[in-house]
Amino acid sequence: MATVNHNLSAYDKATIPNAKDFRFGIVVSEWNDTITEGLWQGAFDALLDCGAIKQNIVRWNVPGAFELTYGAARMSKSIYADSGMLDAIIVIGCVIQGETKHFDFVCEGVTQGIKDLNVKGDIPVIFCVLTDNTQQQSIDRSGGIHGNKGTEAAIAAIKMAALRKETL
Ligand SMILES: Nc1c(NC[C@H](O)[C@H](O)[C@H](O)CO)[nH]c(=O)[nH]c1=O
Ligand SMILES: CC(=O)[C@@H](O)COP(=O)(O)O
Repeated sequence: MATVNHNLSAYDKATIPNAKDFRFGIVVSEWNDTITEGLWQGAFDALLDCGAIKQNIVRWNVPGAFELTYGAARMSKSIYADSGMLDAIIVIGCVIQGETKHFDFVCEGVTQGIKDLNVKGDIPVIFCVLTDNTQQQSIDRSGGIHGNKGTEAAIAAIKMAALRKETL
């Protein structure tokens, strides 16, 4: 189902575990920050709406989407992880097609990097990275007509944190 047929901000709290006992890390890319700040707000608001405690949400910034993998990897090994505190990580980025093939390599790099963290690591890393053809598509998906992918990512993070807890 394409995003145009599914609002990214739609969720039913009755189907989502309460997030009050979970701790979340969020790594935010500074590239296209007008978009990534919108994604951050969507994720932050949804986590709180589903019971997360503000003090249990830690945010780090990185320069661009390509650095999200390193940021998430370091965060998973950070002081928050030493005491087994992090339950899920969300990486937030926005990659918009330019004139060259660089878009392809950035998107592939961050996709494969986050996939590898999920395969090799113990903490679920949620992929909240827009890979759009135009800025308007990014606007539409970060709080615009198609909702907010940050909201979608927050719900995924809660569900994956619950799955991890159930399978420890
Ligand atoms: N063009 C975009 C980039 N490019 C920068 C890379 O992500 C990376 O920071 C650089 O190559 C240095 O390693 N990043 C985005 O997040 N979005 C873009 O549209
Ligand atoms: C995704 C990118 O790196 C891209 O926005 C850079 O633009 P360009 O391909 O015109 O150099």
